[in-house]
Amino acid sequence: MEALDKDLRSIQEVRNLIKNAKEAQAKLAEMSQEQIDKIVKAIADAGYEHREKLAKMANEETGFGRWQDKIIKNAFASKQVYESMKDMKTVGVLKEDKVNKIMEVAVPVGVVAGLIPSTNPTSTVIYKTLIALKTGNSIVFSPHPNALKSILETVKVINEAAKQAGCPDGAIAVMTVPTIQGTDQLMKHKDVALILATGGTAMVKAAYSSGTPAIGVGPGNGPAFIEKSANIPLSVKRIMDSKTFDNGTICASEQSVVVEACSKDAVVAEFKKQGGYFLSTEEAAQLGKFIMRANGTMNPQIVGKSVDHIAKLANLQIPAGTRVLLAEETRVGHNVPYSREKLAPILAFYTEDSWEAACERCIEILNGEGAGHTMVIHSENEEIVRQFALKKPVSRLLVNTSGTLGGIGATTALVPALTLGCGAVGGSSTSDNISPLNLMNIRRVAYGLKELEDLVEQAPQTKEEVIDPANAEQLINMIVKRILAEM
Ligand SMILES: CC(=O)SCCNC(=O)CCNC(=O)[C@H](O)C(C)(C)COP(=O)(O)OP(=O)(O)OC[C@H]1O[C@@H](n2cnc3c(N)ncnc32)[C@H](O)[C@@H]1OP(=O)(O)O
Repeated sequence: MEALDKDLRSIQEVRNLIKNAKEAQAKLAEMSQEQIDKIVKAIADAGYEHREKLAKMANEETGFGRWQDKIIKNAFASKQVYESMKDMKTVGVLKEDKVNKIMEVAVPVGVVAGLIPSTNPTSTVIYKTLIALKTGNSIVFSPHPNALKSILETVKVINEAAKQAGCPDGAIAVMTVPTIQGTDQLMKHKDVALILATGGTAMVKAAYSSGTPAIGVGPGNGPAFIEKSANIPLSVKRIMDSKTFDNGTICASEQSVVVEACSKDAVVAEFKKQGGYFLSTEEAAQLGKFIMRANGTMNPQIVGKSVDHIAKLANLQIPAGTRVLLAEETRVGHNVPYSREKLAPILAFYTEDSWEAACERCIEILNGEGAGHTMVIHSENEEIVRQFALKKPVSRLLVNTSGTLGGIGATTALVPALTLGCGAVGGSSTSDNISPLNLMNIRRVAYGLKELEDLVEQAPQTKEEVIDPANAEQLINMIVKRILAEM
């Protein structure tokens, strides 16, 4: 009875939020680029100003990650995302081609539904608000229930700043009673134009099957291949930094390491030197039981947890100073937990005979889980990088950088984003790092350049000109006739 009451309240709340968001969006659609940019800047500034408080709240509430890294994520989601879009034209006429007589006009999509994960709650709210508002859309958030408080606080902080900068009431809204039924209502509502879904696989699937256009992010599971020409100490450092950043909660983070047999010893030694601990077969089996839940999904008990916490959970004795746990693996599959996505400082370690075999292994891992997402290669051999780029089922092939920070565009020139499209192979409508450009439609105003007669003129004019291409004599006669006519 209580649950039913909660569902009803949630559904009622969502309907009101959407109604207000729709009205607010109509006002946003009337605003100039300057007015919109002023609101967007205020949101970015507020997110940046409150980055530490929000990072601590998210960490405390969810138990995921490290607040120190969440500060960096909030700074990235506000400052770096803002910088990437601040000069972007997103209102009114975008382009005018006087020669071809075509003009492009920005059209906001309308009300956006934003699903927020528990792994990156505050940063994802700041980021999604920025990209939605920049294109004159309003946004209604469905928070992951386990990160509700920090999501509500983030919305409050940015909403206040946005309103002071002229943002209409209701343009940035959040469900305070998140239930599955309420979220379902949000996703299926006729006045919601688009869903931006980041979160667990089930939620993303629900978004895709709602009937509303959706941009979702499938699971990551990116391998990192250390090719033999790579700078091994630097490659290992980048992987360690990436895998320990916020205790591995970002979906572009590395999930396995692949090496060639000839460089295995050097790579293993370097991992050990930098705080990697290789689990024995028994230890790996012991920890393996905690990686997935009985239903085959990632176990929140290990997600975003420190190595010490995970070792205690699995009753493992590990050396002090350990930063990442590694398990040697030779198999890939749904029932092989180390070959799956583990948003925690745990890595699978594969050894292959050649770079070609490593290439095939990476494809196998990605086809098992994470197709369309991201992978990393460390190599100084341009030719091998090119071969990798041609073959891998990923939307981002990162080279000589960290998966986590490279994938989101913090250490690469990719578009700064916390929602990473996985392309058709990953069930997503786009392979982009999602930016304002994915949240607006373009109305093309096209002037007529030709009349029907102009089209007819291009067709063969006389009967004798319709020739059989195989008939060389006929072709030569026709060309001679034309030349004589022109003399
Ligand atoms: C760029 C990036 O890095 S984005 C990274 C985003 N990726 C992820 O978040 C990884 C995928 N996430 C997950 O696998 C999981 O969320 C975990 C493992 C992190 C956490 O697991 P859990 O705490 O059990 O949360 P889970 O997502 O499964 O949801 C718990 C419950 O909340 C519900 N829920 C989740 N989101 C919402 C929502 N927006 N509204 C309403 N209910 C929700 C779920 O349906 C589930 O309900 P149930 O218990 O009745 O089945």
